[in-house]
Amino acid sequence: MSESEYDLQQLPQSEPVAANPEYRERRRLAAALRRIIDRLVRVEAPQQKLTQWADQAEQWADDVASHPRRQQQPLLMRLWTGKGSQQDALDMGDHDIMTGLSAAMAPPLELWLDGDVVRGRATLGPAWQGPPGRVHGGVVALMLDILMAKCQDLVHGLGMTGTLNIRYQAGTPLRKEVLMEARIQRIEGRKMFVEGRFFVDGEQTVLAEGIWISMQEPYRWRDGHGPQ
Ligand SMILES: CCCCCCCC/C=C\CCCCCCCC(=O)SCCNC(=O)CCNC(=O)[C@H](O)C(C)(C)COP(=O)(O)OP(=O)(O)OC[C@H]1O[C@@H](n2cnc3c(N)ncnc32)[C@H](O)[C@@H]1OP(=O)(O)O
Repeated sequence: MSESEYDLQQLPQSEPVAANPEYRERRRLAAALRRIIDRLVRVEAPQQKLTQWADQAEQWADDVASHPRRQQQPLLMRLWTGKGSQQDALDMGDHDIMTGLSAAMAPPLELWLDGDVVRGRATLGPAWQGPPGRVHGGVVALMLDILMAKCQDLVHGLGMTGTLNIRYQAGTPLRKEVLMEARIQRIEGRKMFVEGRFFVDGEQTVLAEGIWISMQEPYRWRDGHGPQ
């Protein structure tokens, strides 16, 4: 892929694009905010300190809000037609809710391809809590959705989640590394059937099955992937 032409359908899903100088600063900013979000949960600090932080945060929020937001539609069109720039790819991918390095609320979740398997890892802090000490079930669903959608890197065709069934087999603990994997079970026309699993300390905590529906073309394995 050339420096100036990024194509949404060729870009690895939910994997960071090399940062330009602007995005190096955005990532630094997001990393600092991530620490704040994590540490604020039940932080023990004098009320005076909380007042000071709140005043600073309000001022800062007003300052940020005084700047316009880049429009998404034009950059999405450029990426969709294979004419995106590195800046476009960063503007789109770096704010992903779970994997975006410039998204302050992203854990971040790290995803990569290993042959025909999508693998992932993440460690979540107390801001993501559901049952005490455990990751919220809705957050587990969100992580699964992004993990399993990445199976689309193995095929031609791109679409949205149609169905996601989850069996929560054990609590997924906070502050521990969660390892994830997803595989394509089969393809039927515009439907891709995917399985996803989470593991913590070698124990499986989650089993999921989902169906993705391609927007246009039927799904088909890319060269070098799938049953040979
Ligand atoms: C200006 C241009 C810019 C373009 C930019 C493109 C951007 C990139 C796009 C994409 C990338 C990924 C984006 C990230 C997303 C992140 C993850 C999410 O949060 S996804 C959000 C949650 N999911 C939804 O909101 C889906 C809501 N549902 C729908 O929109 C429709 O129901 C849809 C598209 C899923 C299917 O509608 P139909 O009209 O296209 O398909 P029909 O003809 O009804 O069905 C086709 C086959 O699929 C089955 N099917 C349909 N819906 C199903 C479902 N929900 N579950 C299982 N199977 C389903 C049917 O039974 C049929 O199967 P048979 O051919 O008969 O065997």
